[in-house]
Amino acid sequence: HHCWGYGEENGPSDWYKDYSLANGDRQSPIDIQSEQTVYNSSLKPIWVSYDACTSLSICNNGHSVMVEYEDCDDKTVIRGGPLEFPYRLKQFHFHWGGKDSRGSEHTVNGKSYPGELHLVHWNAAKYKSFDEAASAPDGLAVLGVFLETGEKHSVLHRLTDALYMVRFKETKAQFKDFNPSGLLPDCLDYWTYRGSLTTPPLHESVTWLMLKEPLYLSEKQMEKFRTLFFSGEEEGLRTRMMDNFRPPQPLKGRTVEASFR
Ligand SMILES: NS(=O)(=O)c1ccc(C(=O)O)c(S(=O)(=O)NCCc2ccccc2)c1
Ligand SMILES: [Zn+2]
Repeated sequence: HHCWGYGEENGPSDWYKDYSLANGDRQSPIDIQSEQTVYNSSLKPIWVSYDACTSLSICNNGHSVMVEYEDCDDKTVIRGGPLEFPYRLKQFHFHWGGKDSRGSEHTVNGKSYPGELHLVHWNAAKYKSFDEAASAPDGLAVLGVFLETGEKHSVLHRLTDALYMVRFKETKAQFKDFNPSGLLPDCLDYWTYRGSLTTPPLHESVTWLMLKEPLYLSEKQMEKFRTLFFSGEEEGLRTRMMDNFRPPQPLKGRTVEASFR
């Protein structure tokens, strides 16, 4: 069973063969055409409560690098915005390119960023488990932040300095006391729309919250993401982890709302 990936044979244009949702009506990512977005004055601000978070580990799952959180209670949640419930942080991960001209999943007026951060949350108020929420139409909320090269990011530095511990697929290391609110820009203006996971199984269960302001990191920090491998340590062919992004999908009549004018 050849697993999905981002290569020539198993990449985003092949996913529909195993995952029929790939051609669904609310797929992600999308190109955000800012002139077509609708300002909604009744959208509340996003409220992030991560201070009591318990990060557990950092891991390379062969598709991305992610940091996982303890999600057994409501100590690490996102509220507000278009959300009717608090959503619990489960993990965050990244998508990036082989060079700075590509790497993000969402694009803005056709512009790609060098990468994108996704903080994945689930609706524990309504669903008993992440797995159940992950296939429910209002089950997940992903807060997305574009990565842009610039000054070194001091909070992200602890993560980029830990990447050497998870170079290969299925490697994991302890990563405690990491509060991801330090990765968020000052301005939490966002676009929001109803979409999906951007990796198989592509469940159409995500309320997307894309921040307008990027996270700035240095070129050296960007390069550290590109030292990771898709493959396991024992595998002969070592393929560097990069270009692990799905391209924009058809909007199919959806409206993208803006929290700002
Ligand atoms: N780009 S994205 O935010 O859509 C996303 C990417 C990867 C993953 C993941 O699990 O690796 C996830 S996940 O943590 O939501 N898991 C989705 C796969 C899954 C579905 C149901 C149960 C367990 C895992 C989300
Ligand atoms: Zn993602």
